[in-house]
Amino acid sequence: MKNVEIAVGIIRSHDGKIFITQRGESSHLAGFWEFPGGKIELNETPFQALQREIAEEVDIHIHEATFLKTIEHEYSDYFITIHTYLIEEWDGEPFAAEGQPSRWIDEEDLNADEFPDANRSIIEMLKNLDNNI
Ligand SMILES: Nc1nc2c([nH]c(=O)n2[C@@H]2O[C@H](COP(=O)(O)OP(=O)(O)OP(=O)(O)O)[C@@H](O)[C@H]2O)c(=O)[nH]1
Ligand SMILES: [Mg+2]
Repeated sequence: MKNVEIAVGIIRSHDGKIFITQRGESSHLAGFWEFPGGKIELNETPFQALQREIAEEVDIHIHEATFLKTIEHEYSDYFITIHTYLIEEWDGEPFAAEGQPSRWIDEEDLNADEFPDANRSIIEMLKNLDNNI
C-alpha cells in the first residue's frame, strides 16, 4: 500500500487557542478539520516541509517549532506517517490562504471525532501536553 509522509503544525497562541482548517469538499477526508500541513517533498526535511506548507496554507512564517512526535496510521487505502510540531512563535497572522474554512479553537474543545482518525492520538497527546511543556 502507498505510504504518505506529512508534517503538520499545531499553531498555538499564548492564550491556548489552536488554529485549525477544514478540508475542502473535493479532497480526501472532506469536511474533517485538520492541522495545517502537507506532504514532504523529495529532498525536504520534515521541518522544511512544515515551513513551506504552513506558509502556503495559512500564510505565516516560522523559524522554529517544537517537534512533538511522529505517528503512523493505516487508512483503508494507504499508510500515513505524520510528523507533528508545536508552533508557538511566527511572523504574520494565520488565515486560510487557500479559502478553506478555519477557526481558532480552545485546546480543551478539540474533538477527535471532527478530525481524521489518524489525529486521535495527536489530540490525546495535546490534551496532556500542558503538564509537560
Ligand atoms: N494536513 C493534514 N493532513 C492530514 C491530517 N490528518 C490526516 O490524516 N491527514 C491526511 O494527510 C494527507 C496529506 O495531507 P494534505 O492533503 O494536507 O497534503 P498536501 O497539503 O501536500 O496536499 P496536496 O497533496 O493536495 O498538495 C491527506 O490524505 C490527509 O487526509 C492533518 O491533521 N493535517
Ligand atoms: Mg495540506
